[in-house]
Amino acid sequence: MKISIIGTGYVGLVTGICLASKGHKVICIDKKQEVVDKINAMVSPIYEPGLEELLIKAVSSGNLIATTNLEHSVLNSEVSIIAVGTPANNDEIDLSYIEKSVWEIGSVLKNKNCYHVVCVKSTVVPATSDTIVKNLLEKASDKMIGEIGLAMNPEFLREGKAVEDFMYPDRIVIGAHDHRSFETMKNIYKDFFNAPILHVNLRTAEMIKYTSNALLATLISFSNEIAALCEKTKNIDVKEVMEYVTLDKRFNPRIDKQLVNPGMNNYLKAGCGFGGSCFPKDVKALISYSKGLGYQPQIIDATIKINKEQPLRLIKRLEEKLISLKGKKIVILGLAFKPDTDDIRESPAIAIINSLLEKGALIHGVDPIAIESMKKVIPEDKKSVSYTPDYVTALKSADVAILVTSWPEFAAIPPEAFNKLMKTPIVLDGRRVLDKKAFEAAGVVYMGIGLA
Ligand SMILES: NC(=O)C1=CN([C@@H]2O[C@H](COP(=O)(O)OP(=O)(O)OC[C@H]3O[C@@H](n4cnc5c(N)ncnc54)[C@H](O)[C@@H]3O)[C@@H](O)[C@H]2O)C=CC1
Ligand SMILES: O=C(O)[C@H]1O[C@H](OP(=O)(O)OP(=O)(O)OC[C@H]2O[C@@H](n3ccc(=O)[nH]c3=O)[C@H](O)[C@@H]2O)[C@H](O)[C@@H](O)[C@@H]1O
Repeated sequence: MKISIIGTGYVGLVTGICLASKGHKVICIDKKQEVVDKINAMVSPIYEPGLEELLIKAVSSGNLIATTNLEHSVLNSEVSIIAVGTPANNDEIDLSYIEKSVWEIGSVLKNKNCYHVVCVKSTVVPATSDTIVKNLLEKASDKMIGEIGLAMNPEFLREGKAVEDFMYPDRIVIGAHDHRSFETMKNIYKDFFNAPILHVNLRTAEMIKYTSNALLATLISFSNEIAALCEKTKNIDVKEVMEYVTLDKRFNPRIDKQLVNPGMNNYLKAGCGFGGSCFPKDVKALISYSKGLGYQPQIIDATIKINKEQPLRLIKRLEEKLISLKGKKIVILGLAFKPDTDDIRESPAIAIINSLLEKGALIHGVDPIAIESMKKVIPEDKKSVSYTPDYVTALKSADVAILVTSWPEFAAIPPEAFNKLMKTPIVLDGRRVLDKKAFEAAGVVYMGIGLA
């Protein structure tokens, strides 16, 4: 099929490249010329494992091109998939990029006789597609929805695993205004074997996306609450508790098929809190949507509250140990909001660093790829903040090391290195990826989330 993708960020680019690799003819549209130029030069504008290899194949095979020219693309495709950003504006969803794209597509379709489906892939609050999007499209095109197709196809991929998640989805949700829109969208996914294609109405598709993110975020905050209890009770380890609780196949049906390492792939891992461009923004947007309907949410409100407090609880524990953090050299192992990405949006590292700086600590941040992103938010300054990709340099004569992101390279640092390099070898494991026994055997003071 011929497909236009409007907005070539994380979601749009991955969608475009993966659909091109399945044999579709894809045109990626972005308003940023530099993004378009990079794609056409076969250089991925974002870091995502496996993406650039697929991009090279897609562009060289002629299945993918990028452009800033929306009119030409829409006229040469059967479907337009909108994947522009839906950022938070005072915790409410900002739909201005969606509205602009819909208006532009609708205007191109005016006076044209071809059937074209407009599909929203961006995360939008329920009833956006069948009210705002529908009305704008009808007004701009001077046609009724039905003559033009309308669909909502939420995306569930994770950053750092985007290609794998897109290529092997658990389910494909297609909210459709009518049968013809659904059949057209279904055709796009005909070669995605094994994934059920679920046909729902437009607003149900939107609600499935928010519910999915809110539930996953709530699981994380729930685990962090249990972690807080474990820290206050000697000899209970949250990691053990969560792993063994989730052996129950009611939490993880795949255990039946032995597909995953039980307990390791769920969202019940306690840590420094969730970050990223989506969980915080989407849960807040759902809260705001809910309040707008006159319902005061309680569980998801608590999800955000716990998440805000979680990084600060780490600092409190350090203060209990060291009394004062003033002048202490503290190494932050991991700046990205999770491994395999250079994305630091809403990373717990930001809250941790800012709080430590307020208390007069000296920060040495370590990350394999996210340093440049972090410098834009918390710049280096000779006195109190510096960054390096090399943990050896950072750990030299440090007072404390806090593991914030579970990059595999940090888990691979030998415990002896902490003892040898640091002034006082105190390690706070914010992701529970280090081996407590091995650290203690090496003479390191080990502290872990969810462990007294
Ligand atoms: N990042 C993620 O892992 C996931 C994001 N989502 C949702 O997908 C949507 C997109 O998110 P990201 O890809 O992360 O955003 P992003 O910010 O990385 O990319 C958006 C792109 O759209 C472009 N754009 C904006 N307006 C445009 C217009 N009128 N014409 C052409 N291009 C335009 C921007 O230049 C930018 O490159 C959001 O609603 C997000 O919540 C959903 C699942 C996963
Ligand atoms: O809508 C979105 O944008 C996406 O949001 C999340 O994906 P993402 O933010 O890329 O990353 P996750 O792997 O889900 O991690 C989010 C945060 O939760 C934290 N986390 C995750 C899992 C866990 O058990 N514990 C935990 O603290 C991570 O460290 C990270 O900070 C969802 O997992 C995707 O399904 C969804 O499509």
